Amino acid sequence: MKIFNKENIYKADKITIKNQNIESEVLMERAAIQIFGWLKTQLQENFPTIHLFCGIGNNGGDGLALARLLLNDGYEVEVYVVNFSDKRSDDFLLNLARLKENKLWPEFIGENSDLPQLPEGDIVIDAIFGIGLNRSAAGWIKELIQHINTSKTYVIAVDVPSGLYLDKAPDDKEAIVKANTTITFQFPKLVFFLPETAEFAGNVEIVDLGLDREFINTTTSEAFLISRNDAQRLYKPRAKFAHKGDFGHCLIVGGSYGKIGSVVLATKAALRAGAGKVTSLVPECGYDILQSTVPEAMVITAFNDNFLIPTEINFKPQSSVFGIGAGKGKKTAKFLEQLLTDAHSPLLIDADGINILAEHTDLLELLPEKSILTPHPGELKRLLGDWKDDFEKLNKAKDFSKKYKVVLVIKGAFSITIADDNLYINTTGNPGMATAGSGDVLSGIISSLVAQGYDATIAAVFGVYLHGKAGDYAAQENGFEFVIAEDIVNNLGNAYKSLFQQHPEN
Ligand SMILES: NC(=O)C1=CN([C@@H]2O[C@H](COP(=O)(O)OP(=O)(O)OC[C@H]3O[C@@H](n4cnc5c(N)ncnc54)[C@H](O)[C@@H]3O)[C@@H](O)[C@H]2O)[C@@H](O)CC1
Ligand SMILES: Nc1ncnc2c1ncn2[C@@H]1O[C@H](COP(=O)(O)OP(=O)(O)O)[C@@H](O)[C@H]1O
Ligand SMILES: [K+]
Repeated sequence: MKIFNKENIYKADKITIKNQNIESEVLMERAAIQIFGWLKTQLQENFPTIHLFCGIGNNGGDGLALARLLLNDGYEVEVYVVNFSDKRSDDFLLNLARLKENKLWPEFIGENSDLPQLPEGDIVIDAIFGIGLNRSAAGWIKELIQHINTSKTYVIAVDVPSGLYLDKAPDDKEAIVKANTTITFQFPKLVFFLPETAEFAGNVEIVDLGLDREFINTTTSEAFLISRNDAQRLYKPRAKFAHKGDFGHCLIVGGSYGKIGSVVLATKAALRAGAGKVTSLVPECGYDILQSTVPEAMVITAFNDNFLIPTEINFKPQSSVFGIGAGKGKKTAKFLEQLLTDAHSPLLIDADGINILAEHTDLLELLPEKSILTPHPGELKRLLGDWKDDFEKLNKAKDFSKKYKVVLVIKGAFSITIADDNLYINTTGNPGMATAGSGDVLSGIISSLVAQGYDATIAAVFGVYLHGKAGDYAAQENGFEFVIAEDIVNNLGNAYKSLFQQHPEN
C-alpha cells in the first residue's frame, strides 16, 4: 500500500473532488461516516460520553460532522471548538452550522477557558489538527493536549494525532496527542511506523474515502506499507515438475566457539523457507552440531577449530549469508574480504559481518551489487554513525544504500527495507520476537528467497514479512514471552499458507 506525502494527499483530495464532480464537504462527510461506523462497531451496546475536540480547519470539520452523526444516533456528546484562530475553513463552518441546526451548540475554548472534565471511561475524539499542522502546538493548546493525555479516557485521533507532523520529526513531544487508536484516511502515514513517533498513533486503522483510483495508481510514492495483499503478490508459485535445482543453493557462513546455534537456526530457516539445497560453512567445532541438528544441510568447515578463517569454497551458491555468530577477529575479517572479492552472487551480511564492515570501511567498496545488509539499530549506528532523529536516520540509510547499491533492512518493530530510494515498511511481527536468534532466522529466510530466484529487494521485503508472520503464529498460542527463535522457523509453513487463506487466523 502506498504511503503518500502531504502534498500528494492534498492533490488526491483535489482530483477526487474534480473527477467525481462533488463538493469538498462530501469527502468530509465520508470521513465522518467511516469513523462513526468504526466507533459504533467497537462500542456495540455501550454508550459512554464522547468528548469531541475540534480545531477550526478541516480536521475540526471532520470532528463536527462526526459529532452530528453520533448525536443523531443517540450518543451523549460534548463538543468543544478549539478556537485557536478566526481562519476557519469553509467546511468547518458548514458543519458548525449543521450541528447548530441539530440544536447542538459547541463550547468554544480559548486561552482563558477552564479545561473540561474528562472522566475515566469516557471517549475523547481528537480532531484538533490533522495534516495541516505547520508548527508545534504551544501555549494553551499544548496544555489542552497534555490535559487529554493525562486523562484516563480512550483517545481516538481523527486522521493524525494532533501535533504530529507527517514529514519531519516532532520538535516538542509534549505537545502531541497520545492516541489509543488513530483512524486515518485512505493512506497510511509514515510517522505512524517510525520508532520515535509510532507511540502517538496507537493502533492504526485505515479507512477508505473513495479517493480517485487512477490518481492513486499512477502517482509514485517513495514509501510503502507491506501488508498481506502486497506480500501475496510477491510470492512465486512452484511448478508441478520443479526439482531441487530450481530452488537454488544457499551458503550460510558463520559461527564460532559457543555460537554455532546461530548457524543452526539460519540453516533450518533457509531450508524451511524453501531453498533447494543449503550448505553451512562453520569452524570445525560446529561440524558435529550441524550434522546432527540439521541432517538436511551439507556442512563444510574452515581449517580452524573455533572461528572462521579464509577457506576455499569449491562451488557457486546462488546466495550466501555471512556474519552470524562469526565474531570479528582479524582472520574472520580477512575471510569476508575473500568472499566479497570472489562473490558470484549477492551476499547477505548480518551481525558480526556488519560490525566487520563498520570497522573496515574499505570493504564496503567490494560489496556485490544488490547485496543485503540486515542491521538492528545498534549495528546500523556502527555503520552510519549517529543520527538526530528518525528522518535523518532514513536519509543516511538511503544515501548508504544508493552509494553502495545495496539493500538495507533496518530491523525492529515495523522493520524497514530500503532499496533504490524506496522504503518498505513491514506490518507483521511482535515483541515476542525480541529474543536471541530471531535475526539469524531472518537471514536464513531472506537468503533462501534469493537462492530461489527472488530479486534481492523482493527477497528482503517478502522475507521480513514472512518472518514477522511466522513470529505472530509463534506467539499466538503461548504469548510473547514463550517465543524462541526456533518457533519462528517452525511457523514458516503457517506464514506461507496464510498468504492464501480466506480467513487467516492472525
Ligand atoms: N483526503 C483526506 O485525507 C481528507 C482529509 N480531511 C481532513 O482534512 C484535514 C486537513 O485539514 P486542513 O488542511 O484544514 O488542516 P488542519 O485541520 O490539520 O489544520 C489546519 C489549521 O490549523 C492551523 N495550524 C496548524 N498548526 C497550528 C498550530 N501549531 N497552532 C495553531 N494553529 C495551527 C493552520 O494554520 C490551519 O488554519 C485532514 O487531516 C483530515 O482530517 C477530510 O475532511 C476529508 C478528506
Ligand atoms: N518488538 C518487535 N516487534 C516486531 N519484530 C521484532 C520486535 N523485536 C524484534 N523483532 C524482530 O526480531 C529480529 C531480531 O533480530 P536481531 O536484533 O538481529 O536479534 P538476534 O541478533 O538476537 O538474532 C528482527 O527481525 C526484528 O525485526
Ligand atoms: K487529529
